[in-house]
Amino acid sequence: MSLLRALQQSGALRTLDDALAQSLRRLDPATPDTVLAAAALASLAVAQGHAAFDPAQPRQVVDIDLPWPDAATWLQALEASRFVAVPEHADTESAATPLVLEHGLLYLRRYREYERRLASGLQRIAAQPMGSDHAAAQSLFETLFPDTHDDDRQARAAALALQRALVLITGGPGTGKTTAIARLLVLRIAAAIHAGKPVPRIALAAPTGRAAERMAESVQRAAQQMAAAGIDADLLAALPSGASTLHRLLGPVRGSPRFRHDAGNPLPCDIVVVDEASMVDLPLMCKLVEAIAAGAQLILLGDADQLPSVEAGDVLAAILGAAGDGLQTQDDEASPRSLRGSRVHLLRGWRQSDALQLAPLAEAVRDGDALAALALLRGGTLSNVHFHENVDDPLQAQPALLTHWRALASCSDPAVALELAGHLRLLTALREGPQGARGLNTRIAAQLSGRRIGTPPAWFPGRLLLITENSERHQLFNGDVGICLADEHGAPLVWFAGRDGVRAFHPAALPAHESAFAMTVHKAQGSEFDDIWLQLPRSDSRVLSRELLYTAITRARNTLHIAGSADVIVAALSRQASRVTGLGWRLG
Ligand SMILES: Nc1ncnc2c1ncn2[C@@H]1O[C@H](COP(=O)(O)OP(=O)(O)OP(=O)(O)O)[C@@H](O)[C@H]1O
Repeated sequence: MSLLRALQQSGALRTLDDALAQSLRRLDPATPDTVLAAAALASLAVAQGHAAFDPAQPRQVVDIDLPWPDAATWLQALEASRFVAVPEHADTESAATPLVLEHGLLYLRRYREYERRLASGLQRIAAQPMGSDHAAAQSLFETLFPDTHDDDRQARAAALALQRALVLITGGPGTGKTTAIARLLVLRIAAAIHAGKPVPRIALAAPTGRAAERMAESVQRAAQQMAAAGIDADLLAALPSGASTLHRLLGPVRGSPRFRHDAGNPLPCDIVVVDEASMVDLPLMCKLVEAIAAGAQLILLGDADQLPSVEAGDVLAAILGAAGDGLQTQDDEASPRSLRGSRVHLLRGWRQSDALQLAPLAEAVRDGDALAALALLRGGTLSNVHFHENVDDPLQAQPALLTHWRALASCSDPAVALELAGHLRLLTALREGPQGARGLNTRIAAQLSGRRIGTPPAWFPGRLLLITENSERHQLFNGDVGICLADEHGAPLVWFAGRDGVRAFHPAALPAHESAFAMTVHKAQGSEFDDIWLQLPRSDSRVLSRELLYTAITRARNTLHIAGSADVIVAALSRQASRVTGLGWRLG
């Protein structure tokens, strides 16, 4: 049987993937089957978060036994195809083929272009010289970072930001990334003022609305701490007071994947700081980097151990790969376009809360050490970490969940209700299935509203919902969580937090949304909650990985419950959410 036919029969391909193969066959009926199959797989690979398809590892995309061709023969067939450009053979580079074969990877042309443009954009920024105004800010540097002699990595990050236009600051939760940013921005502001230059225009941004809010709150908190430490109020006043989503920063153009700001119309900013960079996908990172003005600085913050972006990418991991481990001081030998030495990795946890003792578990999960993770979970010695072994129904096992949600309905103040709602979240690895977010939400909604399962979701008071698309018109964005409450006439209104207080919407006027009592870990990325109940599926799934578990448990601020079997935890920790990307070699 042909490979394409086998793929079709396996049910692995989406209609779109098959349509690409069929259109190539229509254009040239003599196209070899393996080329058609590879085209479909290149399309499917992007949907799975890869930038390209690797013919040497087809099972990364479709993990079943099929008559996979051997990689060398497959690559030869691809190289010979009129639909595949091979940039190494310069003569085919200019042809507008739908596919590009480069460095052993088969790309949809658009994604290869995103990757190429992103690499060259990052190198452009990395090569930019920075002004030398900072000597004047030396005494302020010493005030802000008194511990430089103790290998203070926050100080090292700030020093790097005075020297380099591209800066990467990584670290786990609470390692002081945002605090370091606030301080280094104050340094850059002071340096500009000392040099008689205009105060730098600074933009703070993150991939989701919630992550942007958290970033702005953290920067404000750091500013208050600096004020208390006697830092000049004028310097602190120049810090940005808010943060926006990356989409809003770049300026969406209705009905187009393009943004108002691009290489031809760059962002009017001297410094752009992006938090939660691990969530930024390849197309968005490419567009962001191209929109950074000549001479401007780009600072990326993130936790490299979290899940990569849902869309094509694993961009942060590839950039960090090119930048080095961030543990050494910078390498002066590197070429100016190199990213080497542009990263500082923060290690020390600064969060005060003694309530939740997460660090040893997070470390075991990050390292994929299932034995250690299980010993910690079963030992029950980590404070506020609870393991519910073999529990697969959170609603039965933890009645406090329903009690919490029930209480929301009687809140009369929407701001209080939203605040309370943010205290607890049920996280799932999967969307579908008995332990999936969708089914759990249906059951929770039925229990809270008293309606039978199967009836459409009712607008009952206390219903939590999650926006699943970006809507400029509503100023509601993917990931925003709202709560339904009754107005004075008993009619439902859905409330969302906004920059200037809460905002109400009629339920019928909302953009795409779903219930949000339970939420997948992917959707919760960028948010934090006081209490987390992480419900794992009863059996293993390809979606489970150490990055997923790490992201899930690090969403908790005070209490963490993990429910599932040891087998599923062991299987999850043996898997890494690796993505096929060529960005690493492009960045050298
Ligand atoms: N150098 C420091 N000295 C004292 N406290 C600090 C220092 N750096 C950070 N903190 C405190 O540690 C806490 C976490 O810091 P911060 O929010 O900057 O971390 P983060 O890495 O940005 O966290 P997250 O990953 O959750 O965004 C804050 O309460 C902050 O005030």
